[in-house]
Amino acid sequence: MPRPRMKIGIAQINAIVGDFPGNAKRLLAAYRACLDQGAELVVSPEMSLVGYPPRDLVLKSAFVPKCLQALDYLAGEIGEVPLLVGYIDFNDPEDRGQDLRNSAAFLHEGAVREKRWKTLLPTYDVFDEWRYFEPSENSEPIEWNGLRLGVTICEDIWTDAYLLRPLYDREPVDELVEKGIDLLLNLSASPYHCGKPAVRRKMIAEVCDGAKVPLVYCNSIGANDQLVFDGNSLVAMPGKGIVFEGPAFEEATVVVDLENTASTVDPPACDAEDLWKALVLGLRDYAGKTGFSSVCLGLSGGIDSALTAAVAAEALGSENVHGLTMPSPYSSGGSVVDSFALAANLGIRCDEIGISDIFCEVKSTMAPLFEGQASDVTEENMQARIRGVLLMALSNKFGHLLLTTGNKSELAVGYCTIYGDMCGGLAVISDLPKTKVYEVCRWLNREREVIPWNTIDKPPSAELRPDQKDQDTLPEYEVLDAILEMYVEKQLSVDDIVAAGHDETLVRWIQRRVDLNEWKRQQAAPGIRVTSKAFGIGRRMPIVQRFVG
Ligand SMILES: Nc1ncnc2c1ncn2[C@@H]1O[C@H](COP(=O)(O)OP(=O)(O)OC[C@H]2O[C@@H]([n+]3cccc(C(=O)O)c3)[C@H](O)[C@@H]2O)[C@@H](O)[C@H]1O
Ligand SMILES: Nc1ncnc2c1ncn2[C@@H]1O[C@H](COP(=O)(O)OP(=O)(O)OP(=O)(O)O)[C@@H](O)[C@H]1O
Ligand SMILES: NC(=O)CC[C@H](N)C(=O)O
Repeated sequence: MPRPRMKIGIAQINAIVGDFPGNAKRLLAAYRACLDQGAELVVSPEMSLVGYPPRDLVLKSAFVPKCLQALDYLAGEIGEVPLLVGYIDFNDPEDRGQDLRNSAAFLHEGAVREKRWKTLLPTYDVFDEWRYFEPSENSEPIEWNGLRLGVTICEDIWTDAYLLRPLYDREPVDELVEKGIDLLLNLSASPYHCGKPAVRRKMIAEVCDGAKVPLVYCNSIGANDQLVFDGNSLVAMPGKGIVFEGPAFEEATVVVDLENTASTVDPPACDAEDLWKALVLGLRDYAGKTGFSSVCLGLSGGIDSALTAAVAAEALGSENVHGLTMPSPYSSGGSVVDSFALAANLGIRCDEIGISDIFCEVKSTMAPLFEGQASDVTEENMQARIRGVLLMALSNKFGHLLLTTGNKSELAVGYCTIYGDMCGGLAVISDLPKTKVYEVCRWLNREREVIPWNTIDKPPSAELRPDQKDQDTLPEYEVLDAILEMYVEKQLSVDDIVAAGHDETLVRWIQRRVDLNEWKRQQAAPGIRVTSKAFGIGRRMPIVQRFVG
């Protein structure tokens, strides 16, 4: 088989779900930038014209017709250098099954020349493609310019070893290789989680070696709802491994000369910098794509609100972040001092509004009803809810998006107040375990103090009653996070976790708290997914259930 000697353009674009005219413009700009760099063929991500994942929008009667209209427009703009674009098409009405196909179109000289469908439809974790699409029945190479191109869409190249999913009975790559191809192309929308870029590199190098042809993998970038796409597009050559890696967490148009490539070095498995960039992109795109230019949040002097504020300042600019520090009778002096120190480090606005008077007022208003009752969690939650009222007032008055600051560890066990500190539109670090919160903050402080060291060093506390510490109620975060990783991310049973060396009483307590607090999480603001199993769309648990295992 002759080796393709060509320059391939990779259009790593940030599409917005359902914005057909905007996505067509983004594609054209990237296509032209690739032409300027000498590309002879340009590849874009899965559903690059649609934005991924469009979910039930695809069921609206006007959705796919509008997509096809945009595809025709785009085709009209394409010249002698072809563009591979991801879109959604109708299934043949004669065919049984779903009405739609997850598709790739080969646009060339003003027209849609070829169409291909996705074969392997991921339906697990955050993916739900069987709900909408009919899989391709066969994989045919596209012939162009004396070459046979094997066009695949995301999951089509994923092999069993890398996925927790049912085995598929067909492997499109094997089928294409059997039919004879010179080049394997993959249009992808592969969301980020900690460690995923390294997994993709390994798998793509293996698939390329197996297929014995170059593999060009173009991934999406940008965040849509809870998912962050990291880009990191790849090119692999048989026997050489990965020879090119696109930028992470930013749009890019790059041209790779398949004749002139060198192997690249593997990045670390999961580092704090990746997590930071994912959170920044997640917040920037959520705000930008929903029309917010500014955010507000409560600053407690603690580490969670500090990291959330730092992410916001990086994503939207310091001038667009407004913090409120709201001491109650139980707040430490440090809560105010550390909040102002953080605000100074980040260059964000911070105002102090004490809540002691309102708290007294609420308590005395309820006193006739609460007579004879001891003070308990009710009064703790009142403070969190008063803060929620004030923060939502700030949000309403100035049009800020209110950020909630809870981390994954506390959301897992329900250590947070519904309609209180859970108030808000986006939960920035809700998929970041507390131990990772510390890791990212230490990384942020590697050159200068961004997060006040006092915030990092003091014992975590909700400060809702005298001398309260998180560890009065919760185990040490190292232990809690280790157990949560096994229970939530790996979905192991209590017995398995105990067998791994953890205390049975503690494991049972955590399991019960996680299960009981499903109701709280289903009312929580959407979060930004950065682990392999986040609460939200990829973990659909019943609230009412009695399974213990
Ligand atoms: N299955 C279910 N479906 C629907 N509602 C359900 C429910 N189970 C309880 N509920 C309701 O939930 C209420 C209890 O929930 P909620 O009011 O949130 O309160 P709760 O979970 O009892 O207490 C919150 C805890 O979080 C701590 N906290 C608060 C704020 C911040 C932090 C921090 O460190 O960041 C920690 C606080 O110290 C306290 O220990 C009950 O009164 C009941 O009405
Ligand atoms: N004194 C306060 N002033 C302003 N906001 C507060 C205050 N106390 C709590 N909050 C808000 O409520 C959130 C929950 O805070 P809390 O201190 O109860 O728990 P935490 O999980 O330790 O968070 P943090 O590490 O940010 O303190 C904070 O992140 C902050 O947004
Ligand atoms: N869009 C897709 O097909 C994504 C599935 C793929 N396994 C991934 O996570 O990258």
